[in-house]
Amino acid sequence: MTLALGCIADDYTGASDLANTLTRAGLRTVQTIGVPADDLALPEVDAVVVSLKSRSIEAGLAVSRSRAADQWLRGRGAGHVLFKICSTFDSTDAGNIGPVMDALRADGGEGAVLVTPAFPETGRTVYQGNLFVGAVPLNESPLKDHPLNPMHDSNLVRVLARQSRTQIGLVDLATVTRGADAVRARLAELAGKGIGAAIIDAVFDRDLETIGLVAAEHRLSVGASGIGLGLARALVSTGKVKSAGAKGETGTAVGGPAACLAGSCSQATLQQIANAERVMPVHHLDPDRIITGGGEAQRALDWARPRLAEGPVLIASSATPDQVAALQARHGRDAAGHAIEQTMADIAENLVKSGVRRLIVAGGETSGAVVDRLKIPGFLVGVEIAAGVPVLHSVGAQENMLLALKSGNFGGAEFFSEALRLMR
Ligand SMILES: Nc1ncnc2c1ncn2[C@@H]1O[C@H](COP(=O)(O)OP(=O)(O)OP(=O)(O)O)[C@@H](O)[C@H]1O
Ligand SMILES: O=C(O)[C@@H](O)C(=O)CO
Repeated sequence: MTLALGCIADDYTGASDLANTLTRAGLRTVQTIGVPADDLALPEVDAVVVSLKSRSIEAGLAVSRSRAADQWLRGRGAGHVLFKICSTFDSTDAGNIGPVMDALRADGGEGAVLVTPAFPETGRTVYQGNLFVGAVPLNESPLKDHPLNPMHDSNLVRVLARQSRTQIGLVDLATVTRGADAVRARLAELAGKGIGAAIIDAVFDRDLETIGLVAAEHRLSVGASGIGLGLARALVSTGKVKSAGAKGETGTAVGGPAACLAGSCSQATLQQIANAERVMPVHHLDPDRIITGGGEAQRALDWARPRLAEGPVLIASSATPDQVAALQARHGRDAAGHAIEQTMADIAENLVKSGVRRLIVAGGETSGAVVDRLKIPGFLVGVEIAAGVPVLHSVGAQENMLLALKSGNFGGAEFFSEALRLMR
């Protein structure tokens, strides 16, 4: 297998978002959980998305895991590697976007790296280096209240400069609009000045197509699904990949009980849970009892098991920004996040033991904890539930399962019902 494109994603929902985009753009794609073991039988594909859980861990660890993934991908022929980050640039001044980018850039001998989290289909656009989430700048969006990495600055040139050892430049929209040659010239100018990375503006998919053409000539890029779209279209339009059509995996029906787990506290997920209450039983975990060891997983399982035969259930830890802040003040941010993630993983593991084969998880960190616990080595992309959220078919796992890993902010108000309708 010689890969046309290698990808390293810093969380599992982001990886499935990217795998979905690449599949829809005609690339045969597999999502792996971590660097695949040598004995994992992978289908013949154009792109591999290696999913890491490296967004919110210590920067040194994120760097070493990303380098190992990069080496594996390059060893399978990937001339270009995309480091997939969140479309809302989730990170802190300690990292991990800057440190990982610096390390991969040094390993690959790249001049200036193109960086953009733009993903217009989901309302993420970048103008003059400022990230907009829908109609508002990042620092006015709900991301200002994110439980792990509140985003208080929408100027990504500044944000990335605080995390990176290199200087950060800007390729503005006027340049992108002039086309690929103008972008090439600007990038060469920045590299000539010793600037190692540039935020590049993008508002429409056509901007990402221009960016993809230039990025594909380099060894490394950094961004969200939008630049993935640009790269995939460039690989197809330049004949490097023969389009497989936009077909995903269809697979056979899995059936059996279904469950939803929500650990995301995003505004979108809170609304989706509120709407789900009208159509399925919902159990709200008590986060304080989780952290103080009050048997919350067992209580949730006792609640869920008798209901599973009648239809899907939803179990949520999600809370409003005020409640999250109060809990973190009592127990510490990392301790609270970790304890809740592990409780979600305990619940998922036991639900699967009780026969659940269709599982929807909301939240990137939450999905990481759940998928790790279930020891699923990889996924093929099925139908699209919402922008950035596909149905995933497990590969190489003991049990044939369908999952949907929903990024916190993605999906419409009826997301859980829509996902269940498509996961047969
Ligand atoms: N009630 C709560 N109070 C505090 N923290 C919580 C609560 N419920 C969940 N959490 C933690 O908040 C974090 C949510 O992160 P997660 O990545 O799962 O969701 P997200 O950030 O909305 O999704 P994404 O990364 O896909 O955008 C997790 O660490 C989770 O354990
Ligand atoms: O890019 C996004 O917004 C998502 O794929 C994601 O990474 C959220 O965790």
